[in-house]
Amino acid sequence: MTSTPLGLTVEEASLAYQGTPLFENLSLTLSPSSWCCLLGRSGCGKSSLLRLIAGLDTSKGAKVRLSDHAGNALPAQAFAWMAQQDALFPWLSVIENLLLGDRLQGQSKSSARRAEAIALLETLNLADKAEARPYVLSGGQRQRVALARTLMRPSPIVLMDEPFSAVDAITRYDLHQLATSLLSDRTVLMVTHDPGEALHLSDRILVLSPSGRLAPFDCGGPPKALSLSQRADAEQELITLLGHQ
Ligand SMILES: Nc1ncnc2c1ncn2[C@@H]1O[C@H](COP(=O)(O)OP(=O)(O)OP(=O)(O)O)[C@@H](O)[C@H]1O
Repeated sequence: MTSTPLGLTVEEASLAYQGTPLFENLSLTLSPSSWCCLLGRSGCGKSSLLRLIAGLDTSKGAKVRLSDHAGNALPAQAFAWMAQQDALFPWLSVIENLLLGDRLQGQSKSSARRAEAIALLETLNLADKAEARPYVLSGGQRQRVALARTLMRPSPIVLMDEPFSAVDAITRYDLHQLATSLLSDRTVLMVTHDPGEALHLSDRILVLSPSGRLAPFDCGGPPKALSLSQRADAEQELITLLGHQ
């Protein structure tokens, strides 16, 4: 269940901790159903920017203006969130974790939503784990459940903070394939440390510098459309760029 694709415009994003600015007046625009990765050196403020957009930072030094591609204000329900830690509730089964968002929003139990959750678990090869508690799952399986829970939200905009960094390389590759197909109608803004991952998944890459500047990384077209050799060159360029920041 998804709603109409929406773009995202972020304007005047500013954040200060204890009076010291982390970034000021940043802006970015994402077109509907596109995937943008945000890269930058450790500590430059990537997660903070994502949390600000998600409405998770309401501190005194936090300011941002958000709208969709048509200039309309975006309600909180427009955003879904997925992070590095799966944050599954250990006392709930997998399927209960998937349906928790409905319960928290006061929706009564629905067999249609349960069927939707089961179908999603089947797609993610987890149908036999529906009644299991998260602790019996592997890290990769838990991250797939976290992806399923994100997908259960009909939110058109998905904010992801290093969602695949805690799993091994093969599981990460599988998650990339699944996420690419299952999120194809969503607008995704994803923080990653991994230039290769960013080039593999993105329509666009943005780089946040330690001085708080946000700039597009230009590799001559959508990164995910590059050939393997072009991608290898672009990856080297990105690593060099990040290394000099
Ligand atoms: N709630 C907070 N209060 C005070 N300082 C904070 C808070 N959250 C983050 N910071 C500081 O803001 C800076 C940016 O943190 P942030 O987590 O956004 O960086 P990042 O680019 O995502 O880093 P990494 O790549 O290592 O995850 C860091 O110096 C961090 O210590």
